[in-house]
Amino acid sequence: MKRTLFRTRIKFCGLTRPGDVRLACELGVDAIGFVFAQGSTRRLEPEQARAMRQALAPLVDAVALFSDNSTQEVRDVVRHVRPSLLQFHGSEDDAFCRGFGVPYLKAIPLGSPIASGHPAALERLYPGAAGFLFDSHVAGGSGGSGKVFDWLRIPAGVQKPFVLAGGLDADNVFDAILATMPWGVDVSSGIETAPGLKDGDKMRHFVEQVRRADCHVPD
Ligand SMILES: O=C(O)c1ccccc1N[C@@H]1O[C@H](COP(=O)(O)O)[C@@H](O)[C@H]1O
Repeated sequence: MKRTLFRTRIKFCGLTRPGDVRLACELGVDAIGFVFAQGSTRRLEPEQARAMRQALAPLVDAVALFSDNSTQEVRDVVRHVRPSLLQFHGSEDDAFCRGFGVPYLKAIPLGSPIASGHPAALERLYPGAAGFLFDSHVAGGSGGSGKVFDWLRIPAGVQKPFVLAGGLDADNVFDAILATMPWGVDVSSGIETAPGLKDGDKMRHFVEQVRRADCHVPD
């Protein structure tokens, strides 16, 4: 999507403590992600996430992240947590992703050479997606690795909004935004001291760097 850089949306993902949620909201983050992918060190049970959701300030979205979870697992999360957006990282197809009556983002793995798909093909595969999330995992692999991918791999001319993810932190997010002009950025490892445990200073610095990019006027 060609656009003028104006305000890059920020999503913090993989939070596991209500205090981190409250601080993220105070910092002006747009969305908080709760992870339900099996095997993730940041995984929450629906009941835990429901409690975390109550720490969300108004006008901040709750995003539920899945990776090849069962239909029943997704339904349980939708019922308990009431997310405003779903994020799918596995091999889910469009019919599955839109089967829950909640808008969704489809994560696209750009971590392997085979991932360089044509944007039109991507949009044909996921006509129901609200947008895409480009991440550094390889097809069939998991996310949240803290690895950066080559931003030049992002398919040019994607019409839907896209979120940039994969190894972002306060040191690289400024360059990442200027290089890719994403609708939003998503970070997990880059604001942590350990998986699931967010760090206040890292969160604040990350937001500062996104705001700096948004204010940047090219020469
Ligand atoms: O965070 C996880 O544990 C996770 C598990 C399975 C799929 C995705 C996961 N996280 C998402 O991966 C990207 C990149 O994260 P990072 O910043 O590189 O750590 C992001 O969308 C996370 O939410």
